[in-house]
Amino acid sequence: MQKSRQQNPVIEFENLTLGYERHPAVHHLSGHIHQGDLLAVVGPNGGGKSTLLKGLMGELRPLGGRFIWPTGRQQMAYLPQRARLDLDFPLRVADFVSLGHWPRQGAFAAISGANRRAVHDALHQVGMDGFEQRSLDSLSGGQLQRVLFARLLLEDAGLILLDEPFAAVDESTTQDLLALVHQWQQQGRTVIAVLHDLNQVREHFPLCLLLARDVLGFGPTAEVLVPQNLERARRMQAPFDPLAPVCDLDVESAMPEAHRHD
Ligand SMILES: Nc1ncnc2c1ncn2[C@@H]1O[C@H](COP(=O)(O)OP(=O)(O)OP(=O)(O)O)[C@@H](O)[C@H]1O
Repeated sequence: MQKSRQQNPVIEFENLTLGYERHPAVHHLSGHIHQGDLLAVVGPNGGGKSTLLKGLMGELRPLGGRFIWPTGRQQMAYLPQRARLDLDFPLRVADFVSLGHWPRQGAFAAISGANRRAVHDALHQVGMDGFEQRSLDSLSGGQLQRVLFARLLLEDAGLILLDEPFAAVDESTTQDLLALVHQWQQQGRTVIAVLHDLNQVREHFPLCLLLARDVLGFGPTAEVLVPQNLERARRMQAPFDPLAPVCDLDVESAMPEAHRHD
C-alpha cells in the first residue's frame, strides 16, 4: 500500500439510490470519500447501512444515480455482520486466515512458506499467537473477531468495509481492533464501518454518514452527530415498507446542500 494520501476522492456517490425490487432503502446519497478517510455509517435498524455496503461491493445495482470510482474501482475487503457469517465448521484458524490471499493467488494455489509467515504475522498482530491449529468453531466470540481481522490483514485491500465489527466484542478486544483500524488509515487505506456506539464514532471516526433511509447528515462527525439530526433519526425509525411507492428516480436530487460532504 502507498502511504501517500491523495487529494482526489476515491469514491463518489452521485444522487445514489439503492434498494430492493425497486423499493429504495437508501435515498439520494451524494458526496465523496478520500483515500485514508475513516467513515462511520450510523443510523437506526433498517436505515440502509448494510445496503450501502452491499452497493459498494457491487452486490446491488443502484436503482438510481451511481457510484463513481475516480481512481478505478478499489480492491475491497468486507467483514459482514457476525449474524450473517456461518463459521460453525471445523476449519483450522491458519487455513481460514490464509483464505485472505484468495483475491491475489486463487483458491487452489499451494500455501507457500511466505504465505504461512504472513498468516503467522497476521495472527500475531491481532494477539492470536499459537491459535493456528485451533478449529474456528472452538473460538470465543472475541477470538473469532480477532481472527476475522487477521484475514482482513491478509487481504491487503485499499478499501475496507466493516459491518458492525465490534458488536458483542469486549472493551479490550475492541480497543485492539480499533488500533488496527487506525493503522490501516496510517497506511493510506480507506475504512468504512457500520457502527452503533456513537461515543466510539466520535472518538475514532472523523467522518460520519447518518442514514435513516434518507441521508440525515454526511460530513465531519462533530457536525453530523448533533442532537437535531439524532432526533430526526429517532423519528424516522419506520420499518421498511415493501408496499411503499416506488421512488420517482427521475426527480432531481432532493438532498439539501447541507447533507453533502464536499
Ligand atoms: N434482500 C432484501 N430484500 C428486501 N428488503 C431488504 C433486503 N435486505 C434488506 N432489506 C430491507 O432494506 C432495509 C435496509 O436494510 P439494511 O440491512 O440496509 O439496514 P441496516 O441499517 O443495516 O439495519 P441494521 O442496523 O438493523 O443492521 C430494511 O428495511 C430491510 O428490511
